[in-house]
Amino acid sequence: MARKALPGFRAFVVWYAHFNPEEPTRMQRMIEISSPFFLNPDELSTPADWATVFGNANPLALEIGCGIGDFIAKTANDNPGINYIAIDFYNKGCDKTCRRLERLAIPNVRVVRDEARKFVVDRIPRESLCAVHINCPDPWPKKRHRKRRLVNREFASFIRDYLAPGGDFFFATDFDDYGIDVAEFMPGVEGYVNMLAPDRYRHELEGYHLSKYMMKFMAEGKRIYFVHYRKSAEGAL
Ligand SMILES: C[S@@+](CC[C@H](N)C(=O)[O-])C[C@H]1O[C@@H](n2cnc3c(N)ncnc32)[C@H](O)[C@@H]1O
Repeated sequence: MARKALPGFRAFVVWYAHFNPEEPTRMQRMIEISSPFFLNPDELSTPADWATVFGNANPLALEIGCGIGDFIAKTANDNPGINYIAIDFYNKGCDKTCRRLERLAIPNVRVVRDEARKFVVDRIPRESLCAVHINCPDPWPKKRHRKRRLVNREFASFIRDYLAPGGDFFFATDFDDYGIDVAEFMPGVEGYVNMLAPDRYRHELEGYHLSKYMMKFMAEGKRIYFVHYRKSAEGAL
């Protein structure tokens, strides 16, 4: 006889599917996103055939936590020879990113609604990314919540395996403690070269576009911590 799922577990699954990471106390309204820029990760192969998705074999870059897509739109527009994947599990943000790309007719971006680490493992070929951008990820400021932060030593090693040799890892945050933490552990992560040496971080990064959150925090008088590392040949698998 088939076992029925417990009602409590079913409720949890429904709650989780609507969880809004930006405002954890509020549910996120799931909206149907219909756009030529939007990809359903379940329809991609493992790993995905990105040359077929984009219709060319240009290098591939990833933005994790694209928000409303302002950074990726500007960055992709500057680099038409790079294919960008913009990922976020914030539903409305993915929709806004798609609308922005449609409005600006930027062909070299695809938007995915998914959890970034799961998506990378399932859909990104190892050693394939020419860049990873992570801008103002959720800071989890409470000490007991810090283990939930996306970027830590373990994540830096994990994502290195998906960067091609010479691929760039960019991290930016407004949160002092997060910025200093990443700047301090990165030199100890094997297989990377610090592109800002002798500095471990900077508060300005020439040529790097500012995201919505960076601008919001700067308007509040906060400083942004930029960290930029590059995967070395020794970091190759
Ligand atoms: C504070 S917002 C910043 C948005 C944008 N990067 C900016 O700077 O304006 C952080 C975003 O990262 C997304 N995010 C955080 N962790 C994520 C993960 N593991 N997978 C996918 N998206 C994530 C959140 O949903 C949220 O939209």
